[in-house]
Amino acid sequence: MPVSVKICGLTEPLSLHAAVAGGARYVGFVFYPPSPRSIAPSMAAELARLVPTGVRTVGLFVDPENDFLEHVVSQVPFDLIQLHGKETPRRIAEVKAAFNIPVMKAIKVGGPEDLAAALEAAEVADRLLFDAKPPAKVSALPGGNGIAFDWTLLAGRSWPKPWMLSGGLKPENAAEAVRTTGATALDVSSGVEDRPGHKDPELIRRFLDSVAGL
Ligand SMILES: O=C(O)c1ccccc1NCC(=O)[C@H](O)[C@H](O)COP(=O)(O)O
Repeated sequence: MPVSVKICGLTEPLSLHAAVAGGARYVGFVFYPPSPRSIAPSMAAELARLVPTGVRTVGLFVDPENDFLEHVVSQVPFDLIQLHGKETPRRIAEVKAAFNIPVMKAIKVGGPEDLAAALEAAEVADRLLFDAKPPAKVSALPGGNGIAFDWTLLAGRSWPKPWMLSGGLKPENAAEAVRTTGATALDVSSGVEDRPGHKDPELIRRFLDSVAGL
């Protein structure tokens, strides 16, 4: 099965074009003000207009209130909402019911003990996203930190919902990540940036090329 790629944290047309031209199947926009990739809903709406049919738009939120979701969702058409905070299964179900948009829940993995949360989330979420647990320091973002977890934790496992692998992926390790985990979908952000929050079209192209033949 060909590997689908999500390029997350897009903020400008040039990198969006690079993602689409290179074959990305998902493009993600971050609505989390502390992030260097955070984007205004109006700008995300402009970018979403450039996304062709067949490429899915993803809105990334961290423990969002319904009012904030409403504010963004009323401006930007999403195929998927990504919840990247501490949302419980109950909250995931609430978001799905309130906005009628499929939800992908991020599972933060530091060790084997963290994988039980995936099974709980899968009871309500439409998709799972395995990401590295953020570092303990206070300033760390809940995701998009460019760090990988032990991929062998996912080797040979299966999950009740479609899933993506993320965390510290880059052009140099994406193929190995696929071989180790069996992932059929990858999500990358900082691994295709030349500085925090700024996507590099050439790195996007190289990332997509690195998994194109798998
Ligand atoms: O990207 C951010 O700034 C961010 C902020 C808050 C929560 C999640 C965030 N990013 C998540 C992602 O972009 C990806 O889903 C994933 O974590 C990959 O990140 P990276 O390791 O940088 O490739």
